[in-house]
Amino acid sequence: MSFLTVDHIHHSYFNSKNATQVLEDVSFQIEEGEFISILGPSGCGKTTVLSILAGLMPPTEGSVMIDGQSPALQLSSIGYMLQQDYLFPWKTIEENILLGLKLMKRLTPETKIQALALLKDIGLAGVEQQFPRQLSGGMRQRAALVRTLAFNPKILLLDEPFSALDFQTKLKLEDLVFETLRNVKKTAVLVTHDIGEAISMSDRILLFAAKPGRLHKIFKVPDELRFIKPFQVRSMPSYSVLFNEIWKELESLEGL
Ligand SMILES: Nc1ncnc2c1ncn2[C@@H]1O[C@H](COP(=O)(O)OP(=O)(O)OP(=O)(O)O)[C@@H](O)[C@H]1O
Repeated sequence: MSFLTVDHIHHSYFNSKNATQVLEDVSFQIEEGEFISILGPSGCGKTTVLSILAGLMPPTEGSVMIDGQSPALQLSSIGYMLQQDYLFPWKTIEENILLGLKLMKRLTPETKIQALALLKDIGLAGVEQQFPRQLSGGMRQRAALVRTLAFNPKILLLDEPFSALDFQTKLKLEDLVFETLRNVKKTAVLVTHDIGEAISMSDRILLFAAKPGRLHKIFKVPDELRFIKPFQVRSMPSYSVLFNEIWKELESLEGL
């Protein structure tokens, strides 16, 4: 059995008058330690899939199992990171990154040392006593990542975490996040609009189509791209080949 199984899920949003079907018969599996990206046109249901994986809402039909359990029963084992960092402005970076541990009653001298070591590994040593407003956008996103990883989630769900950053910061952060997740051997699912980001960070890419949202095609990233830093991946010949393949597929879906 796979680490994560999405089994024939359908999803509709309901209001008082009607139902809108957003996902139709989506199934896929993810193995432990895999990095998966979800790409697709706007409105194809990427964020909806991630919210269902996070256990924030059940699918209308079908089921999701993570490590043998429904996500709703293990919310504290699932890390969720969004475009906005959601750090509390009135708390220091140290207080922010320890908050999750505190709320889950898992703050011990040992987990505190681990969280502060992670902050150092991600290049943020020295900012512990600063407030979020004193940090750049890229630094805040790094702090948000540390806060998410600090409680050692089984899986990390990333919803366009780099899209609000300038291009250079984004490239640097892709490298850092890639290295950090590889070191801690974390399973991750990334939602992105950026084909380059998906190829350079992932083991596999799930391409979704819209109206209704469905899984259109799965691309396997060639092995020679999987174990080098995302920035380096972008200059490899097989990167361009896969980029063009995905681009053409997206064009056909969006009718551009
Ligand atoms: N809470 C909601 N109630 C009703 N409709 C919703 C709700 N959330 C999303 N939708 C609709 O569901 C569809 C899929 O939305 P979703 O945000 O999952 O797509 P997405 O692929 O992540 O989009 P984008 O790339 O633009 O962020 C869209 O048509 C959206 O308008």
